[in-house]
Amino acid sequence: MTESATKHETILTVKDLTTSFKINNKFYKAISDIDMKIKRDEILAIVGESGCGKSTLVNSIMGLQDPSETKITGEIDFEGQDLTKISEADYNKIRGAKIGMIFQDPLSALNPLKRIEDQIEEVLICHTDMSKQERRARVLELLDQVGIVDPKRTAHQFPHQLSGGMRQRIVIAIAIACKPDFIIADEPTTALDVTIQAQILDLLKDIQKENHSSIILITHDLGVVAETADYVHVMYAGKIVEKGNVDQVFNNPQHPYTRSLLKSIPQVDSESDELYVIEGSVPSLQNMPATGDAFAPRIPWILASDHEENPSMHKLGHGHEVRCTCYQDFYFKEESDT
Ligand SMILES: Nc1ncnc2c1ncn2[C@@H]1O[C@H](COP(=O)(O)OP(=O)(O)OP(=O)(O)O)[C@@H](O)[C@H]1O
Repeated sequence: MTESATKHETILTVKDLTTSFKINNKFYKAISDIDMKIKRDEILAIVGESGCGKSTLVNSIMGLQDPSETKITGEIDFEGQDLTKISEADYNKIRGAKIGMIFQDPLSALNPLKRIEDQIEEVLICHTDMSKQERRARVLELLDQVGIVDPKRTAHQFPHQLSGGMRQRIVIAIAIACKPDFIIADEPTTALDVTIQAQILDLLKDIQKENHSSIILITHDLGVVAETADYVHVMYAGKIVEKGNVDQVFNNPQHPYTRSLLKSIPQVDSESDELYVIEGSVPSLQNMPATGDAFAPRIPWILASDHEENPSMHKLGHGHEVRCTCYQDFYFKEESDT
């Protein structure tokens, strides 16, 4: 852990963040009103269905969007530095060194033409002053840390010679090579089969504990959240609609979207074979309502007057927050028939 991290209990603070994309010469908001904090030693999961803005949020934090096509307003304070104001050169010093990234598809994250050891060493060359010998030793240490059984052999191999699970372990080794305080994992297990998924999630949790780092974990899988995270932010149509710890969000969900998401998970002990389906879909950027609750069209049986015109976050105590007053009046449609 770096000295700056020990001084700042909070690693990252995002304030009133909005990211808009240029489509046909007009900017449309993909995410807005984003306020969040992540503290040292925490795993924060961001969850929501496809198109909710999860990747846009983390790509904005990492400065990965094309500035000519993207407009970002608000603050992203990382260890005392506002990332929305720094140059690309300064971002390059942070990415890989202080913030590690793990992407969904390990195959496209790795260079097919380079040996594993060279790919891991590259990040050490960029961000440390280690000697060649020290770097080679660190590569083997990292491969061992991420659970590669024969580090020496794997170090000399190319990505195509490895299984999907092993490739994701290599991507994780690259992300943690410089012991970053903060790791962003964007759907890290989506491309893997179920047993390997569990191993990779266990590995992430072990790394977080060992390195005392903070992790933002992006996923659409609530099972992954329950298994791995300490805190959860639920996103819908570019906004955080509910935040809290895992217990609050899973055992006392409030926002209609969170409740619908949880209801749509298959239950092993359920008597019914039918899965709950959230009718409708996330609005596209061009169809995002300027005011009102973006989830309202998907729960049309709830009165318009139960929604706020400009839905704001409501504090429910102990860090649990929910957007819009409609949570107070929400019920599932079939509950009205019983
Ligand atoms: N570069 C871009 N230009 C225009 N629209 C974009 C761009 N990137 C994302 N979007 C749009 O922004 C919205 C949010 O997309 P985003 O990829 O952040 O969602 P997501 O929740 O990460 O979805 P997924 O789980 O499918 O990755 C979507 O409507 C998407 O089409």
